[in-house]
Amino acid sequence: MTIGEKTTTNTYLNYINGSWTASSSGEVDKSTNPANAQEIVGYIQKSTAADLDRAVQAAKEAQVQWRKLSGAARGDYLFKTANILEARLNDIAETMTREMGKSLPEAKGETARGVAILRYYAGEGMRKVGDVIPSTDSEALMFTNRVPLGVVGIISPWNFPVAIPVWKIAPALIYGNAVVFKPAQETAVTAAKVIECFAEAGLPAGVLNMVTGAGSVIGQGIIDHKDIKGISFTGSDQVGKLVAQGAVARGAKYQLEMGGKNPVIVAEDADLDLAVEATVSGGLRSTGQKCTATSRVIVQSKIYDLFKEKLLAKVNEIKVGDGLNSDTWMGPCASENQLNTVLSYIEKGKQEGATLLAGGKRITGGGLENGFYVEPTVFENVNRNMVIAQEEIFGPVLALIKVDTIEEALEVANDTKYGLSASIFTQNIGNMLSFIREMDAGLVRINAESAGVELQAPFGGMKQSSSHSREQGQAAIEFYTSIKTVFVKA
Ligand SMILES: NC(=O)C1=CN([C@@H]2O[C@H](COP(=O)(O)OP(=O)(O)OC[C@H]3O[C@@H](n4cnc5c(N)ncnc54)[C@H](OP(=O)(O)O)[C@@H]3O)[C@@H](O)[C@H]2O)C=CC1
Ligand SMILES: O=C(O)CCC(=O)C(=O)O
Repeated sequence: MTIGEKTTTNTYLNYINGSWTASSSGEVDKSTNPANAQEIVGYIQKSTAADLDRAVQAAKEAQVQWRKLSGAARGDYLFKTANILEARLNDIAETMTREMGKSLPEAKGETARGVAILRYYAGEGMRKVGDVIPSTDSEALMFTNRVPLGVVGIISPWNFPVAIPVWKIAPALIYGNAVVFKPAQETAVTAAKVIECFAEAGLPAGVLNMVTGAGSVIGQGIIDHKDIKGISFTGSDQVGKLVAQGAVARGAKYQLEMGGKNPVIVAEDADLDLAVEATVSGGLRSTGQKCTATSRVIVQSKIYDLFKEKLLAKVNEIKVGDGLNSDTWMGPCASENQLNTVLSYIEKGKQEGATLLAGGKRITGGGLENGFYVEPTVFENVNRNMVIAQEEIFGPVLALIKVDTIEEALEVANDTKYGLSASIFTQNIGNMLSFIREMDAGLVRINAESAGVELQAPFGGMKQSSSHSREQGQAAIEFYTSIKTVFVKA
């Protein structure tokens, strides 16, 4: 530890077979605050393949009894976990803000969403799992049932440290699977606090295990482990491809949620104030670090100048700072790496000839020198082939693209490898219908921002944004179970 680092920290352990356990490596990583890199939020285990193996063995053994419980009994554990998470909401949200930087109201909202997700899937334990299908044999009964996969591996990113783990773990458990969870190392303290809620709810030992450590060791270990029958992953498209290739190679099921390059189309008949509000919120909340964040703003030429003027006025009002401060609207990037990635995309935009209208620089003044802050940034004169119009930046950067018609807007909107979410602002029913029909995205939103996922609805992308599967809502059953078709004759 270097002089000047705060030392008010705890060490967080792995959770394996119902016990909090140190890694066999004897090593820890530190998790620091991106608002002030000198502040250590906690120490987390730097685990080994042997730790992972113990967790998988514990999960495999525990799953045998867990799957035999009724759905209602499994649901009771999730209801209890929800109540505990709700009671600890303020502490967990504050930890999230300190660990990855999003503003405290956003962190509280996300933690409350975690509570709601747990309650939703707790109820799912009482809902139907199959259908009766008429057999061609009039004396037989034919129906479908659902069976769990077995042990599932969950690999999550740092940008939603509560909601994403919970929306993967809760359905995995309710449908009778046991879980080995590897959170992003960046937000492993928040993850440990979430797992404490499950532990305190009395979940049987081994049903849920958490192993922290490097993606290249624990994440790759999950990909390769023969006893892990399904892998759910959210993160970069590079790692997502590794998950897919590794899973296919050994016949495991997999599910991927990866990037987005989400457009908002602003039609000439749009309510411009609403469109500006949604572009700012959709693009810059959470410092642009959402896979559903708006990054391309495609505006019809007739209202382009007025929209731009209103947008810049709003962007220039944004207060950037430590997410724990009540007047902060936008926190820092989640890490130094993330900051550097964002700054390099901004440089690339300038080199390629886009015009910088706002922001563009790291912020180091006003007490922010120890954090990873970047100005909210807006480019114009962006051509659809530029890198900043094609690649996911995962930062507070908006690219304005001027078009003449809605047809052209849709063509530009679809012109990336991604297809996660998309919005249009218009009053015209014809525009709305064209957008719903022609926009290649898993989530299309009319007169609402591109970010805004509801836990009871299917979520996932088209093209290279996902593995073409869906998470959340009742769609989760498709990944976490296999269908068994049953034919019975007396
Ligand atoms: N779709 C989304 O929601 C997200 C997209 N991203 C995109 O990805 C970019 C990079 O972010 P980054 O955090 O590096 O994303 P990663 O894809 O590297 O991380 C996501 C998760 O995968 C783990 N991981 C890393 N390497 C491997 C591996 N070889 N095998 C298995 N698991 C692995 C990570 O572990 P570890 O803790 O060691 O990093 C983490 O738990 C961002 O800039 C953004 O563009 C990032 C996060 C979320
Ligand atoms: O917008 C949301 O709420 C979810 C976004 C998401 O899944 C992600 O950023 O990884």
